[in-house]
Amino acid sequence: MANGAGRSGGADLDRIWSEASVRLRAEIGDGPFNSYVAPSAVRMDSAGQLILVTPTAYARDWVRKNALRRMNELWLGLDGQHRRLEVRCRAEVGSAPPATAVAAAGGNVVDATPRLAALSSGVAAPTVGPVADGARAVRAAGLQERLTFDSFVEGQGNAFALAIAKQVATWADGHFNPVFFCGPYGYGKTHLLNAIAWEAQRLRPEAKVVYLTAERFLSTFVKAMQDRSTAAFKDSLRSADMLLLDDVQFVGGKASTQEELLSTLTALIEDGKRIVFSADRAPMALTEVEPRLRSHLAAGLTCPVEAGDRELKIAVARNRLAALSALGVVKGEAAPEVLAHLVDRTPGSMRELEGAVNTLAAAAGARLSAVTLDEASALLGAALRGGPERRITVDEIQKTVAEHFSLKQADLLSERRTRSVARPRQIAMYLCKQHTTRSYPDIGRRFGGRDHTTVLHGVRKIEELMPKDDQIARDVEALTRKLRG
Ligand SMILES: Nc1ncnc2c1ncn2[C@@H]1O[C@H](COP(=O)(O)OP(=O)(O)OP(=O)(O)O)[C@@H](O)[C@H]1O
Repeated sequence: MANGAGRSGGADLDRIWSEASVRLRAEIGDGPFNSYVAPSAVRMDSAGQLILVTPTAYARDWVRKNALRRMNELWLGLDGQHRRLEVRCRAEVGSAPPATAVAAAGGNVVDATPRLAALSSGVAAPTVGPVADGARAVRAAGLQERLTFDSFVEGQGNAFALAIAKQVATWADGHFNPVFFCGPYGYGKTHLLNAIAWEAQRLRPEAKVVYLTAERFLSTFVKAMQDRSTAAFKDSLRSADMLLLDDVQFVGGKASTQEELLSTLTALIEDGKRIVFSADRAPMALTEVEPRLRSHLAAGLTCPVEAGDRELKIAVARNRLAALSALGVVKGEAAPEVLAHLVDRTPGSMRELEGAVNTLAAAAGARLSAVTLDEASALLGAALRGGPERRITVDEIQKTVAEHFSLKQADLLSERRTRSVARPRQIAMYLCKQHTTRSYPDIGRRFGGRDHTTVLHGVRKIEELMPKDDQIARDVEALTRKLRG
């Protein structure tokens, strides 16, 4: 199967390697062979030296320690020229894919054609079909086709993250590895990771781009341990040219998985491979994650994806409706006041906003441009609450907010001005404005007889802080969910 990079004697090398491989496989077993030897290739360098090129440094070390001596014995027995094999990893011999031939025993050729890989349930999928079957490969990867740079709307809070994501996707030589995107849930981290994977694969079709969620990483690793196939699992990750791991906070607390992730991370970094993470917090705030792993996660560039402001949300809603229009779900555009209302009635993340947009689209269909504000209001009021609009009271909001912040309802009505009380009070005022029809003076009266300007200030403060402060955005989202039941 192997040749000497097109030099004379290639057929001979093929024969020798083929025979040596069959024997080696029988001696070391299918698991280690498939993980470390099969994805490697034999090359001859310009000085005539034979080199076994492994995909990763980890595989190189494994081969050196466990198989090289035996490989050389087998090789010497088959090769009349008394040549010896050396082992190197791909990064050491240049970034080009190892020679034209890939080693495999028993005619089981490992495909070196372009692929977008992912871990399927059970054992990792080291290869997923040839180029012609790209669509299948893409689906197998768990990436969503619509999550690309084209469909990502740039705005305040995500411009930096978007610029970095685009840079990562070009495989540009940068100094930051890993790149870590963090921010509140539902504001585009998964979207950016998907977009990077698509673009990186488009630009380097021969590269192995692996995208998976931390949950998938965890479940696949656990299953691999049960099936005693951890070597294949490790190798399929360590042979990645780019690894994108989404929602890494989910590895928190699971010691063996964290250990595995740490060694994967260090092996890939050592090999100069690209790594991209996302999580709902910055690496150093992932307190459930083991400190050593945490500091590795933080070692590259941490890039916030902040909660979107109103303008960005309106642009995302408009964009989504345009996409639905292109699919024939709706006709025309929504009136600006309808879009603004949609956004104002959906204080959660972009995910909730997309739900509201879908509701509007499904109800309006071909009449989208004709939908009035009143109509949209009635429609969304019922849909967002799953039936006739449920009335949320000021009292209910105060109780829910107080409980969320471990305060007493009376604290919110009191004169206390310390931040730990004043901020929850402002959040409660903001929620009253969002979920009730009460006026500013009315809300003020219900908060211990405060002036309407105090309420106005409080509401504005929260509106201003939400896009900047992850914690506040999360609190408001959690409270909104609780209030809606
Ligand atoms: N700037 C944006 N432009 C277009 N769509 C966006 C943008 N931000 C978020 N979205 C959309 O909002 C939805 C939620 O975003 P996404 O799943 O990427 O959030 P997330 O930050 O990864 O959340 P989680 O932490 O829960 O995984 C997706 O459908 C995504 O396409």
